[in-house]
Amino acid sequence: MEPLLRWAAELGVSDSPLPSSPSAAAAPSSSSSPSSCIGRSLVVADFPDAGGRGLAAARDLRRGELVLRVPRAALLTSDRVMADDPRIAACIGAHRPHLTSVQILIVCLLAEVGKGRNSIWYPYLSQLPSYYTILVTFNDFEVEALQVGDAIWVAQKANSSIKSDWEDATPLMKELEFKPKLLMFKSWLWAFATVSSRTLHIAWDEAGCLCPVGDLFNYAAPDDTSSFEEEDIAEVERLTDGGYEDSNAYCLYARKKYKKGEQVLLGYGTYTNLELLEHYGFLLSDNPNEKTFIQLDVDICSIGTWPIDSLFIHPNGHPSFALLCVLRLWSTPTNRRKAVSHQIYSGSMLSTENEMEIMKWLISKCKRTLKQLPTTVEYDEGLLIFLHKIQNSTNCRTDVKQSGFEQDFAVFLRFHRLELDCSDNSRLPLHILRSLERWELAVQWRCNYKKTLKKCISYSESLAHDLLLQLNQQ
Ligand SMILES: C[S@@+](CC[C@H](N)C(=O)[O-])C[C@H]1O[C@@H](n2cnc3c(N)ncnc32)[C@H](O)[C@@H]1O
Repeated sequence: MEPLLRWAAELGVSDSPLPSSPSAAAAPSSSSSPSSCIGRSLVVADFPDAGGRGLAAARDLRRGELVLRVPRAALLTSDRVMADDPRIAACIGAHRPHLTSVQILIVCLLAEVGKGRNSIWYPYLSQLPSYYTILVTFNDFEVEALQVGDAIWVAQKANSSIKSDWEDATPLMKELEFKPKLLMFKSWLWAFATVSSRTLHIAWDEAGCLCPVGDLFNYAAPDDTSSFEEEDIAEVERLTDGGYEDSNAYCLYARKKYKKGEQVLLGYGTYTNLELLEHYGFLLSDNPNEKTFIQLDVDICSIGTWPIDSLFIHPNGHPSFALLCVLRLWSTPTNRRKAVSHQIYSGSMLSTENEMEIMKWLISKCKRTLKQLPTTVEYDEGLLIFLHKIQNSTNCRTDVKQSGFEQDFAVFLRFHRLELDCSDNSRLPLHILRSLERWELAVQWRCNYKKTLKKCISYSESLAHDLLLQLNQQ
């Protein structure tokens, strides 16, 4: 990590609260030579339960404070790679009409990787993760483990789209005389995952930019601003996490107060867990932006003007406003729909009977959906404990035997063409450990999905009960 931080300091990356020049960028204890670009506001630290490697506050930070400035010279963008290398620019220029900006950035990234130590980005590239867990890296077994049709479809669609992107870009990469290893789909997948999970937005390139050091911030779901204290709001200079500014630099800000040592987090956006998994390779057990979708018949979806992605269940089990409205309208006789539409659109309940019917429908829909899935929440929770344990196990065979998940594990090993006995008393091979990590993510996702449906059942049952009491009192 030190070579990266030194290299970045030389390029003017700085966490100094004061305006900086490349020569001023140094750790607090260092002499005049810039040994690190951070140390004043941020330090690199490990957060095993919240993203692994990340950035911690080096001192107490105020909300809205500038915590990192990355000048344009340090950003890895397609235009920068092409400006530095006319041969790459010429080849890409000829293929540009057939390629997306993301494909071009991937080719530029792989071209730099191919230069090895001769790449000016070498200190940055050598610190990038060697593997990722985004959805397109999931094999068939791991995709199946998602269990829910919609999620499986998202994974399969992402996979076929990345394959065709790679095929389309291969003639260009051959023209650039990439080494055979860099021409492989595996390399494309790695570069795609790097771009997907690490780029920051810039106005002049849809693919975004790779931002050395700035891409060490881990993610927290954007907060509800109402939770901030009033004096905080008064002293706010910035409400955003950051962006590319007129000063020709990417500037990143603290979006809340941080105590020294606390992890400083960015809000990448409001993502559901499936989207987080697709683009970033992780999910949050407590994601306020989670949306749980249930299969709705066409006659329900097509009623009214609500977009299909607004028809979901919140993490607390409550149906979304639009889903509730749609169900109220759908359960009203066709000849009465027009008459009640103003009530529907304002979000009012139509009648106790109508609301009861909706709750009963939700209960039965969620119960049927849960029944159709191959495993229960309780089973998944047990499997998660097992998967966690087995990844850290030094005695696999015994741990598998005692777990009650021998069968699941046998199917998993068979998929990988491994014998159960091969996992004797040593640790499992690396590719198996990585597959277990992705399997665990898939089980986590489906388990959260089922938990939300169960919450929806409880919520609807309790509401139906209250409505019945109301009816009886009338
Ligand atoms: C921009 S990078 C952040 C730095 C990264 N941890 C590293 O070591 O380079 C984004 C990646 O960090 C991980 N990550 C970020 N926030 C996370 C979180 N809250 N929980 C788990 N993983 C997270 C994911 O792997 C994600 O794709």
